Amino acid sequence: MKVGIVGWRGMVGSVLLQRMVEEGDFAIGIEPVFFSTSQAGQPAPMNAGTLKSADDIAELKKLDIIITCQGGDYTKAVHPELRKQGWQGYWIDAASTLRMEESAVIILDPINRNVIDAALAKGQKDFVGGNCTVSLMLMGLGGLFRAGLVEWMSSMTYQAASGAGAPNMRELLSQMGVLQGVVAEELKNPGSAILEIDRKVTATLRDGSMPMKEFGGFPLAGNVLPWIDREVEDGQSREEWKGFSETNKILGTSTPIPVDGICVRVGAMRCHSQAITIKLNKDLPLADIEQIIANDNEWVTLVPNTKADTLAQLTPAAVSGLLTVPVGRVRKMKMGPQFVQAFTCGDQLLWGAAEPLRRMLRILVEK
Ligand SMILES: NC(=O)C1=CN([C@@H]2O[C@H](COP(=O)(O)OP(=O)(O)OC[C@H]3O[C@@H](n4cnc5c(N)ncnc54)[C@H](OP(=O)(O)O)[C@@H]3O)[C@@H](O)[C@H]2O)C=CC1
Ligand SMILES: N[C@@H](CC(=O)OP(=O)(O)O)C(=O)O
Repeated sequence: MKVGIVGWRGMVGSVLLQRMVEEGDFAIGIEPVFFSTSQAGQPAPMNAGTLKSADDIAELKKLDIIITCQGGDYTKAVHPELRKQGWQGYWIDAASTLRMEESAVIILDPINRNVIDAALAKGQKDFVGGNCTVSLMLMGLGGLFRAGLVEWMSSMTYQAASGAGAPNMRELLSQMGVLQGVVAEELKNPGSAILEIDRKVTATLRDGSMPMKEFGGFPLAGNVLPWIDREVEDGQSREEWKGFSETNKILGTSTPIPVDGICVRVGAMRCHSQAITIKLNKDLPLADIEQIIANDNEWVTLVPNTKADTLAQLTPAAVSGLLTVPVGRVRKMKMGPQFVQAFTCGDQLLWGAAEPLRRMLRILVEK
């Protein structure tokens, strides 16, 4: 199969390529053709000739499958044109543009392989990775949804800088450096007054002197930003809106399950964390709930609800670069026996972005 790879130079695309190499995906009968919007003619990776122009519809039309991590503007420009010209190939995409289209499936095969298979049987051709927060929540807690146990869920998120892009990760680190720099002298002296250190840091956070362009003029280091993406209806951010709409589309629910909460950007690098409240539709023993969570898929791990296990296993520092999705802090809440809390954390460039796309490619090639 001829597979066009677009967006491979970017952050999500690089993780995708890295994972494809790790899993031997180039050895399963695919002929990769690499594209770029800016470097056509230069050597392609994997000794795959030269880069083709990602805007060249005639070249793209020759492909059986296109997998793109180039972004929503690219999808908007190229996908409709290809379809208009009668291209019948499979389109696998990381961008949100097509997600809610009826013709598109949101792919997260450990959770919704049934939905994917049904779409393939119907001849659907557009397969789109889900929002990172939604995909990571479902990789962790999908067992409860799939067992039909969730009456509603609230997710309060702690989202890493990588979700906003590579420049944001750099800006976060630059901001950290500036904050350290303004109090470097005081930090050398363990006896210096902490309130003076705090005064200087707070003044720097407010005086506009930090690099803040990528985060829209606000500091993330030493701060939290409780709004991600644009405003939609009902006082929600678009990131929060995706929680409800994408979760239900992934699961293929006939009666939508309410999912809501506040999405917050924090100063982590590439792992999104979420504090979850679930109302179950029946009172189950905690041990059963834990088992349903832990047995759902091979990547979820249950972290015992102890301080030592939580701090060692349930943080961005512990999880970064791993495919495992730990879930911990699981307990019944004071609100009543049907209310369960949990905390989960996952690498948003792996299960949150590249991995569902990589696995969809394999499903198509191996079918
Ligand atoms: N960041 C995330 O967490 C997630 C992102 N997505 C989707 O994936 C899309 C791509 O995201 P992301 O990978 O973060 O975007 P990047 O900005 O890292 O990469 C996008 C493209 O920018 C071009 N580019 C220009 N300069 C450089 C450079 N110095 N290094 C690498 N690439 C460069 C490349 O295209 P070219 O070769 O054509 O120049 C590249 O494919 C997003 O727009 C979004 O739709 C989805 C889920 C999560
Ligand atoms: N919006 C996510 C990242 C992302 O790219 O999401 P989506 O794939 O839904 O556009 C975040 O900021 O963390």
